[in-house]
Order: sequence, then C-alpha cells, then structure tokens
Amino acid sequence: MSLKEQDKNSKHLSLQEDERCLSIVKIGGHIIEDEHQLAQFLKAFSGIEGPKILVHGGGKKANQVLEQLGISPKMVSGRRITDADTLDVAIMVYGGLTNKKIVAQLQTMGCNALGMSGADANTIQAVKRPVEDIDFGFVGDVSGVSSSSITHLLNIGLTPVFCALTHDEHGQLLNTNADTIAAELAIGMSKHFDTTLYYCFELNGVLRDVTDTNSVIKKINAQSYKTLVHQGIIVAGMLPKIHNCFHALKNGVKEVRIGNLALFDDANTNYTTLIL
Ligand SMILES: Nc1ncnc2c1ncn2[C@@H]1O[C@H](COP(=O)(O)OP(=O)(O)O)[C@@H](O)[C@H]1O
Ligand SMILES: CC(=O)N[C@@H](CCC(=O)OP(=O)(O)O)C(=O)O
Repeated sequence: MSLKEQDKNSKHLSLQEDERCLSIVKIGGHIIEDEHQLAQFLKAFSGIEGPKILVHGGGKKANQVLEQLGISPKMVSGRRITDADTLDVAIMVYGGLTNKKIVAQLQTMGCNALGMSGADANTIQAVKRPVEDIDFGFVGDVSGVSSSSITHLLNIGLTPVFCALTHDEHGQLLNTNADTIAAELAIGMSKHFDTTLYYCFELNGVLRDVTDTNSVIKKINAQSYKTLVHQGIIVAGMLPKIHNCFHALKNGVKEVRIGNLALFDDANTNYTTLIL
C-alpha cells in the first residue's frame, strides 16, 4: 500500500474512531485451507468499515505438517496437547506460513495488515496451562491483553492479524486456541471500543441439523445453549466456541455472531447471534 493510501486510511480511521466501534473476526481452519473461500473471506473482511482485527487458527494445516513429520496430532476437549516438537510446528505454521500468507493477500486488497503473535509488542500475555488431570504441555491460557498498544496500531491505520500464539513474558511461546484469543482480545478491547466479535466458519451458523444448511438457529441464550447441548445438537468444536462467546458477552463485548462468509453482508440475516 502506498504512503498516500495509508494516510487516507488513517484519516478515515480517526473519523470512525469517534464512533468507537471495532470488529474482531476469527476465521476457522476450513476456510483458511480453501484457497477460493479464503480469498472471498479476505475480500469481505477488508471491506469492513472502521477499525478491525483478524484472528486465525490453522489447526488443520498443523495436523497435516505433524503427520508429514511422523508426529500424531493429539487433541483433548478441542485443545491440542503440545509437546516441544508440536510447539515448533505450531510456531512455523501459525506464526509463519498461515499468518504471512494472509497478511500478503490483505495487502493486495487495500488493507494494511500487520502480522502478530501475542509476543509481538507484548500484546497477549499467557500462562502455561497448569497440569491438572491432563498435561497440555506448551498451551497458554490468556492472562492479559495490552489493549492500549493494540489501540495505537489501530489509530495509525494498521489492521492487526493475530495467529494462535501467545507468550509467557519469560521467552516461552505458547500455543493458544484461536477462538479463545479472539474472545480475550474482544474483552480487552471493549475497554476502548464498542466491540463486535464475529466467528466466521464454513457453515451458515449454529445449525439445528448439521447436514441441513437451512437450519440456522438465529438466537442462542445461556438457557437454550444448555438445552441444545443436552439434545446433542451442539457438539465437538462448537462447544468451546460457544463457551468463548458467552465468556465474551459476560465481560463487556457488545455483540457476538457466528456464521459463514456472508456474515458481514448487510442484507444477510442468516447467522447465529448469541445473547445473554
Ligand atoms: N450445531 C452445530 N452447528 C454447526 N456446526 C457444528 C454444530 N455442532 C458441531 N459443529 C461442528 O463445529 C465445527 C466448527 O468448530 P471448529 O472446527 O472448532 O471451528 P473452526 O473451523 O472455526 O476452528 C463445524 O465444522 C461443525 O462440524
Ligand atoms: C491449544 C490449541 O488447541 N491450539 C490450536 C490453535 C490453532 C487453532 O485454534 O486453529 P483452528 O481455529 O483452525 O481450530 C491448535 O493447535 O489446534
């Protein structure tokens, strides 16, 4: 992006900042691994007005690379057991391959993206998950978000693109679930902005029947969530995602939506909104 365009962007942003609205978007692994869908998503993302932050995972690619290296991926309750070799793969895949490819594509779309891990500018601090029943290894639980530093980046017209890595401030990088990073960033940034958190994945929203794309459940509250879990309608990867959504709503995030690529299209109403 030319300096002139950057300058135009930051002026546009200072106008938007008066409204103090921020969009934080997390994209799922299925979209990242599909070249066409990823390009479509990034186009829609770069069109979002006002300050925005992107958070990406890449668990699917990490599994492929681990298998190529003869290491079996191990997941418990949607979180990866991360030994030293697995952590190296996570750093290479999330912080390198995936993050830099996304940043380079956004640069072609007029979006001045800045690739970040939690260690960069000390933006996301974490503690190694304590060993209880399970030893998750080098997995981080977020302990803090430097919302002022991130706000400075937004104020100069940059769009932070966070990968699924945090650090413990003693030199140790930690693998951290991308859904959790998105929720914790949204909570931290809610001190400065009215924040909307979007979880964008390959389906239209939370579905009553996963095989029927037209069965989107438009609103879920804490009570209906319990019922949907009890009925076996919300399972697997959707469980931690919705848990993170409620955690965000209870801690200052204005709105949380789950849906597909059309999530940012004003005409689209086919997505799930979480309410307390
Ligand atoms: N009721 C549901 N509606 C939609 N997806 C569901 C539901 N229950 C479970 N899922 C599963 O959750 C997955 C999304 O979770 P996950 O794979 O962790 O997301 P991401 O791709 O964002 O990392 C979907 O691919 C789907 O298989
Ligand atoms: C601790 C932990 O589970 N980390 C995740 C981080 C990547 C991720 O969240 O990727 P998706 O969003 O594509 O699932 C993992 O290694 O799979």
